[in-house]
Amino acid sequence: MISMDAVTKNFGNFKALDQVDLHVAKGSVYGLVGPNGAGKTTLLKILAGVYRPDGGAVSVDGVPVYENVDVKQRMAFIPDELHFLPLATPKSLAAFYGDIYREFDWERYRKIQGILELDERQKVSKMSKGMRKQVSFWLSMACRPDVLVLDEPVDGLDPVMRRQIWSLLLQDVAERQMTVLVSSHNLRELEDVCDHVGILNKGKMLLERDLDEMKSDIHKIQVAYGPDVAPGVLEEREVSLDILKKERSGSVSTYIVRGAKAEVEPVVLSLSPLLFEFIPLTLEEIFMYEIGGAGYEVKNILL
Ligand SMILES: Nc1ncnc2c1ncn2[C@@H]1O[C@H](COP(=O)(O)OP(=O)(O)OP(=O)(O)O)[C@@H](O)[C@H]1O
Repeated sequence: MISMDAVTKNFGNFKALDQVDLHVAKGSVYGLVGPNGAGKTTLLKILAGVYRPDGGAVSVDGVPVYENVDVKQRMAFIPDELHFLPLATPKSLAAFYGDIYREFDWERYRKIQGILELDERQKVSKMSKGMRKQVSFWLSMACRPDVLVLDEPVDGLDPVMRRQIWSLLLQDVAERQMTVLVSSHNLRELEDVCDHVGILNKGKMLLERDLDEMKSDIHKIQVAYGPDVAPGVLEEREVSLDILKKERSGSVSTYIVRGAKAEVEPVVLSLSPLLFEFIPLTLEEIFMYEIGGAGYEVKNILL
């Protein structure tokens, strides 16, 4: 559905994006994560057609995005920083979008109004940050886009509203296969809603994976061996494991290991541990490790 191939973007001599590939399947919720300055906003702005890439190809359903009105009819973009004209109200904006977007749905506009409880005649410039964010979701969802691009979407929303908004979005994903590309630092939240994740670091895509697959490839394990296991033997066996981090507290060792569960388990079990437990890793922990491996300074945050 969304395809970015070898996309490059320079700001003067600075390469903000360097040969980035990104692929999002129809009906998928794809989380784009990465440290500050990684290039996430730049990438989303290129997809939304705000920036023109210096190299590479960006398409939706095989059709190039840049300055293509037909493709943009099917897309909505909620940027990190929102800008509204001083006199704009939700109602005047809805009339504006209703003229531009062929699929604008007034019934949905009314329905979402009932959920958000905002006054459609109030000037958006006089609303709070969170209320302005709500307005942008309200209007975007009423446009019934096939592709929704979100940059830090729930920043400024209270916890109840976050749930409400995500539930509205996921309803559209389930019912009409809307595709969502979302950039966020809130990995806890992304973990609940995304099926795919891309990690961007210093303008390069570090990895793009199915979230479940990603989780099945890296594990945290806790192990304690009996006194009859000679330390030398243990070290020998550990060589066959791809251990990313090791920490010991008393007789219990905690390891972060890369590899499938079926590969890790027999190695550890062969030493008849007294304690052996797989502990699920969160997306946040995986992010720390993948980024850590790429040279980002992360010190002992994990264990
Ligand atoms: N208009 C611009 N002119 C010059 N440099 C820019 C411009 N926009 C972004 N950059 C630079 O490109 C890099 C990537 O910025 P970008 O905003 O895409 O990062 P980001 O991943 O969204 O970061 P954050 O998580 O902090 O929002 C940064 O080094 C930034 O300074």
